[in-house]
Amino acid sequence: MISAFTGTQIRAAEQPLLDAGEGAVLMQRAAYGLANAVVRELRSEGRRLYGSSVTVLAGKGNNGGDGLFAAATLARRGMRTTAVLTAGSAHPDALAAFRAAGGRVHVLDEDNAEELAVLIAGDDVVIDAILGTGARGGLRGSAAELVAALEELRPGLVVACDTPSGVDADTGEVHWPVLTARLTVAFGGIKAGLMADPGEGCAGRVILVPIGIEENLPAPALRRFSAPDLAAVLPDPGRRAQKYTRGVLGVVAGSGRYTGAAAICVQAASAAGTGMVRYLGPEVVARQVLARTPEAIWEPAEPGRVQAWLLGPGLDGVERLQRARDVLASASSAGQPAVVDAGALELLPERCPPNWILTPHAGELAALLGRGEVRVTREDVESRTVHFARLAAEHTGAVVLLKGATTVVASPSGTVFSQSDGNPWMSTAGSGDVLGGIVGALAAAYAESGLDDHGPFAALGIAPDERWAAVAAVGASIHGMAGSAASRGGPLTASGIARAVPDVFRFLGEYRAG
Ligand SMILES: NC(=O)C1=CN([C@@H]2O[C@H](COP(=O)(O)OP(=O)(O)OC[C@H]3O[C@@H](n4cnc5c(N)ncnc54)[C@H](OP(=O)(O)O)[C@@H]3O)[C@@H](O)[C@H]2O)[C@@H](O)CC1
Ligand SMILES: [K+]
Repeated sequence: MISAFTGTQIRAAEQPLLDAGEGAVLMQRAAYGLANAVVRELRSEGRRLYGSSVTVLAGKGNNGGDGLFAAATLARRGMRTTAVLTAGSAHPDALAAFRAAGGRVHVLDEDNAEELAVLIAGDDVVIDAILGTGARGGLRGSAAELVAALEELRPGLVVACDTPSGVDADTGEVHWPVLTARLTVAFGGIKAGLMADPGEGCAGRVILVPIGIEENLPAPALRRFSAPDLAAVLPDPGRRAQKYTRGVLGVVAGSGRYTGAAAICVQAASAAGTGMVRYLGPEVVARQVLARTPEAIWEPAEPGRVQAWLLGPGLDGVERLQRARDVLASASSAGQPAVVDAGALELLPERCPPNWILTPHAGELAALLGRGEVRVTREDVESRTVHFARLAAEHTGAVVLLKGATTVVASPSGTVFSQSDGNPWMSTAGSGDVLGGIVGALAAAYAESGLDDHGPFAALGIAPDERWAAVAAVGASIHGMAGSAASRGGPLTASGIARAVPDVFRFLGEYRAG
């Protein structure tokens, strides 16, 4: 699993080493890692180090110190180096080392921000070392002016030191302006704010440089499944499998007005390896569902046994909503997992069972929180995704999967997962219905096979009360990967995402085999 930590957690892990007088050593390791990352990045672009230019934007704290020491190393390796001191002063030893290595120094003041921005934009590399984990809020005054001007000028390779300045390391909240990085080099642990929107959008690729504090780190604030983790947990039918042991999903979706949503989510559930889908809905919709997925079973009356439910995509009309309400009530008393999306989110009881997975987008999450008297807008949710997903999980008692470029999943126990495997082409009609189908299929499979302490989630160190959130995160990741496979850099349709799902399973299966 990829782990991420809050700035506070990282600082606490550093403290014993600082107390032991190791602060300078930690900074040297960080700076060395940063310099090496810049070198690798330039070389990967086929560029020579010698004669290339780099400017470090250095704040007055240790983040600036890291940047200045790294730039000193780059100067010694033949790069033309400049430092812009954004706060007048800088880490004394680092600045001395930078000067000794031949670096040029400018001091940012009230009058020269525009001029310096133009100068810096011509450089091959810009290192953003203004603010790190010691930041309170975002850039201010001339530093904000400089960064805003530079962002407009689209500078060369921007490398963020530990975190892009202005991104809250704990939450991913962004205080604009921020210099969007192509690469962020994180020290000791990846900051949670680099794995949540909107912060992740400013960080580019994130790499981790160990500095020797890792043993002191507590349980991560946020985790992410990587491909090997997904391969390890994906349901494996096994030799004696039959359709009922693979998990049966009941789907309450679609209406006379929105027939496509039902067809797409059933198609996706089927593609994600569910043993069987039972569709509960009117005949007019069922015809479309079956035309696309003839393997599904239409249940006009009382349905046969299911292991999990998916409710909500395209749901509309008084009668349909009442049906969904009844199914939710029976799922609750039977202890069945339910994936609740779109129209069905309005039907939730005040407290949900912990094996229910809600899949709102930001607007739906704002509405959901509004029911609990938390007045927020869609924009508020988008600017503090982890915070509000967590709050909704706490209020409802269910797992909350907040859809977005980075999908955040919060469990009622407080654990957070985040996945970012998709691409912007996936913001298309029906994409959310595919996600519902995939998560529903996984919920049915895991409900049947169990999420006990002998299973693959436990082997990854995921605690019992975090496992349904983990299931949702796995679903989000498969959805993103299928979207990337379907897009390959171009437009896609929701049906195309669903069709690509088996390929993702195959890819991950090969991972497991090899
Ligand atoms: N600890 C360690 O041993 C190691 C730490 N490492 C590195 O140190 C970084 C943390 O360093 P840090 O604690 O010095 O804070 P940093 O992020 O540089 O803050 C800058 C200073 O600016 C100020 N300031 C705050 N907000 C502001 C704002 N909005 N606008 C303007 N100014 C603002 C505030 O000073 P104040 O205003 O409180 O006087 C603060 O002191 C960490 O990210 C990593 O890169 C690594 O080298 C490994 C070893
Ligand atoms: K920074």
